[in-house]
Amino acid sequence: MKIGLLGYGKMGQLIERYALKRGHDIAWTVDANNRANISEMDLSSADIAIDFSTPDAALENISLCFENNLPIVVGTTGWYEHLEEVKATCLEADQSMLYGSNFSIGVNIFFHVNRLLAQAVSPYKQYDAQVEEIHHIHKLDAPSGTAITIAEGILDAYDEKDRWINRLDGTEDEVIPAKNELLIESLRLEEVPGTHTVLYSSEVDQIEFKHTAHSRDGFALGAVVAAEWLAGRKGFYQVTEMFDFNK
Ligand SMILES: NC(=O)C1=CN([C@@H]2O[C@H](COP(=O)(O)OP(=O)(O)OC[C@H]3O[C@@H](n4cnc5c(N)ncnc54)[C@H](OP(=O)(O)O)[C@@H]3O)[C@@H](O)[C@H]2O)C=CC1
Ligand SMILES: O=C(O)C1=N[C@H](C(=O)O)C[C@H](O)C1
Repeated sequence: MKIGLLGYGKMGQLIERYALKRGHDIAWTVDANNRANISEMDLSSADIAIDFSTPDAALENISLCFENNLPIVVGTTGWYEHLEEVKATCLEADQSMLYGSNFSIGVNIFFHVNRLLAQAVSPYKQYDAQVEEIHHIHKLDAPSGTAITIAEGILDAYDEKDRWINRLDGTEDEVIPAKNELLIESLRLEEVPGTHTVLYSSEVDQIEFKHTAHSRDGFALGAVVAAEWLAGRKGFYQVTEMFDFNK
């Protein structure tokens, strides 16, 4: 396939490496420097686009791909409040899009087991649930998209909780979750690629369920596999739909 890269930072450049390794070509790359000239570029030289840019840029890039009949895989996080409108536009315009907060196999297994664990623990009200995420200091969004997906899996198992709230370490605001809220604690530390932990704490013990990314390679390989999966499909998909254990 010929792949267009929207966002050519840490992830875009690693995705290029994995795409070439798997026999694909890179048709073009877009970053903040050449974004202004995008209308002069021949986007149709790509079969598919992969977006790892910024939350604002991702929304523009998605629209651009829909206008140009270009299927798009979106790994960028931080834009999910617009998810329903993006999905509606995609389906109305008969376009193809796959998005995911995390493309690594390990985290997708984690998402699956997280839901099972939450169902097992939720009847036992002595356990207080919490999500923690740690990422590098360059990250623009908090909480991480992955932490939001994890929180959604937990909230589905708790009748009495209906939303998450975020506490970003180092900020002044005191955030104390109400009974209907699930706390996501965010920490920004050096160059950490991404660590997510679910904690269930009682007076007598604590259950910890944790995923640690050692590098960004799993995300990058997963994004290329997602592009291969989306090619030839029409419609709006989440990365979770690629995995058999979710069927
Ligand atoms: N779903 C997943 O598995 C993963 C998701 N992510 C998400 O991917 C996103 C990118 O992460 P990362 O690569 O680490 O970030 P970087 O900051 O390293 O890269 C972002 C890139 O986007 C470019 N950019 C900025 N504005 C635009 C624009 N208008 N159009 C196109 N490109 C633009 C930047 O250009 P310039 O450098 O010139 O400013 C840069 O090349 C984040 O939202 C992150 O949360 C990250 C890892 C895994
Ligand atoms: O910004 C990052 O680096 C990452 N972002 C994604 C997220 O917000 O969950 C995925 C991964 O954890 C790395």
